[in-house]
Amino acid sequence: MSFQNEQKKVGLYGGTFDPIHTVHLIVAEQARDALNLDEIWFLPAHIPPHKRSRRITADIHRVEMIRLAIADNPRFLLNTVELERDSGQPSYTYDTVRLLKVRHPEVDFYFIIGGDMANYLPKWHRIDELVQMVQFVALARPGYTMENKYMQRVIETEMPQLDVSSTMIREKASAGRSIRYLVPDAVRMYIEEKRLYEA
Ligand SMILES: Nc1ncnc2c1ncn2[C@@H]1O[C@H](COP(=O)(O)OP(=O)(O)OP(=O)(O)O)[C@@H](O)[C@H]1O
Ligand SMILES: O=C(O)c1ccc[n+]([C@@H]2O[C@H](COP(=O)([O-])O)[C@@H](O)[C@H]2O)c1
Repeated sequence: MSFQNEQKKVGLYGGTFDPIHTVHLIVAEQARDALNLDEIWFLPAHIPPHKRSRRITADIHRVEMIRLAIADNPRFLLNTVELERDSGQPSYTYDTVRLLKVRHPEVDFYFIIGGDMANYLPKWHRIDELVQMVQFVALARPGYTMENKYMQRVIETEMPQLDVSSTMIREKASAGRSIRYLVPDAVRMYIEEKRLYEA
């Protein structure tokens, strides 16, 4: 908890969230707790920089699923800044962080990533500048080691490693298999109602 006159501490949690799943929520909460963050802002990517080869579910559905997933947690907020920026360019984190720092000078930002993304950091757009602008926080992910020259500037946080992914959920939903408990119940009902991942 921040005190008066102190900067607010906010964890930015960017992702494709297609769909948001239970481990996303666990990652966000573990990072919030470990770093004593005041809030987590979920940042759905409009055009995820490393996922341009596959079809992404429409923004409107991914946003609604985030809303449903975080509705019961006052410290979890949705931020749609990357959806407003429709230049046709990938949603680079450098651009997002730069904009948010201008809009919210009262906030100290942290950027939360899973271990797979930590591996990709050297390939991120303007990464040398980005690591000077924001504190990265990485949470281990099964099957990935976090080793690159940027890791010296990254806080590594422990959490139970849970091998759940949006890919797994899309595949299960498409095969008519159960996704109960892999996503919050309201998200499961939304996926079923809108038939989002049916084959
Ligand atoms: N099981 C997990 N453990 C730790 N971090 C995770 C896990 N799943 C996702 N993340 C992290 O959450 C962020 C957003 O991930 P994203 O929305 O791409 O989900 P995903 O499950 O990786 O999706 P997909 O399977 O479609 O690639 C990324 O930083 C990613 O590393
Ligand atoms: O800015 C980049 O070059 C960059 C490259 C890969 C991923 N990211 C961000 O990392 C977050 C997780 O990405 P993803 O593809 O796992 O959903 C999301 O906010 C992406 O915009 C950012």
